[in-house]
Amino acid sequence: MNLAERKATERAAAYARRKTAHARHRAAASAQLESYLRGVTGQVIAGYLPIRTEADPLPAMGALSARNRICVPVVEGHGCPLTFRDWRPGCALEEGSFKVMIPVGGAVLVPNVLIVPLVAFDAGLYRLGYGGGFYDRTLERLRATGPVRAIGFAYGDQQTEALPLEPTDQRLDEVVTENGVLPLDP
Ligand SMILES: Nc1nc2c(c(=O)[nH]1)N(C=O)[C@@H](CNc1ccc(C(=O)N[C@@H](CCC(=O)O)C(=O)O)cc1)CN2
Ligand SMILES: Nc1ncnc2c1ncn2[C@@H]1O[C@H](COP(=O)(O)OP(=O)(O)OP(=O)(O)O)[C@@H](O)[C@H]1O
Repeated sequence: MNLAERKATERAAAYARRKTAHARHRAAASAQLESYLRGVTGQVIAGYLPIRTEADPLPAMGALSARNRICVPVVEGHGCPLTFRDWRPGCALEEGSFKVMIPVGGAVLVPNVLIVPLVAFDAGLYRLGYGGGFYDRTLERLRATGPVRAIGFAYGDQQTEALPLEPTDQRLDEVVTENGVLPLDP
């Protein structure tokens, strides 16, 4: 199996585990993220508007919006990094690429903290998404300009053995699940 096929195999298996976990642990995962980020102030934080069975960051985004700017990703095109639009609880939304909702006419922001959706992650804090390479390109670009904290958000069952890696895969700084945070506190 070549690398793309191995990634596709991992993606399919983790996607099925995510679906089961989402039905059981959705509220616990959302609460864990909210509590972990309580106390963060003055940052530009990228969340996301969840699709399918992604862990739901909306409770955390709502709480953080009192003391931070919050934004969500917009697909500009194939092979392009994501951009991010200003988001507030209850703001008007429209459908963007891949059926993901995006804010109507929100200002473009550059986040320094990102809550990153994923399909699979490993103990080395590498991730697999839907296969567009969007977050890889985005983190590469943001990290070239300054410090960025990329927080994967997932269910514990989305963890897998070491993922097949490519030079373009960007590592996460942390992963939050319903069970806690990786890497474990020293
Ligand atoms: N909630 C959320 N928003 C997000 C992302 C995300 O992963 N989750 N993105 C992160 O990049 C961007 C959207 N990217 C996406 C890329 C692919 C597919 C998708 O459904 N892919 C199909 C294959 C589609 C095709 O080949 O045409 C699939 O997985 O079946 C969805 C979103 C921006 N917003
Ligand atoms: N910075 C980059 N420059 C060029 N190609 C890239 C870059 N990042 C990723 N790619 C390519 O994009 C394709 C998809 O990458 P990958 O399978 O890692 O996506 P993913 O992590 O699942 O998706 P996403 O980041 O959108 O959630 C691969 O062919 C990869 O080589």
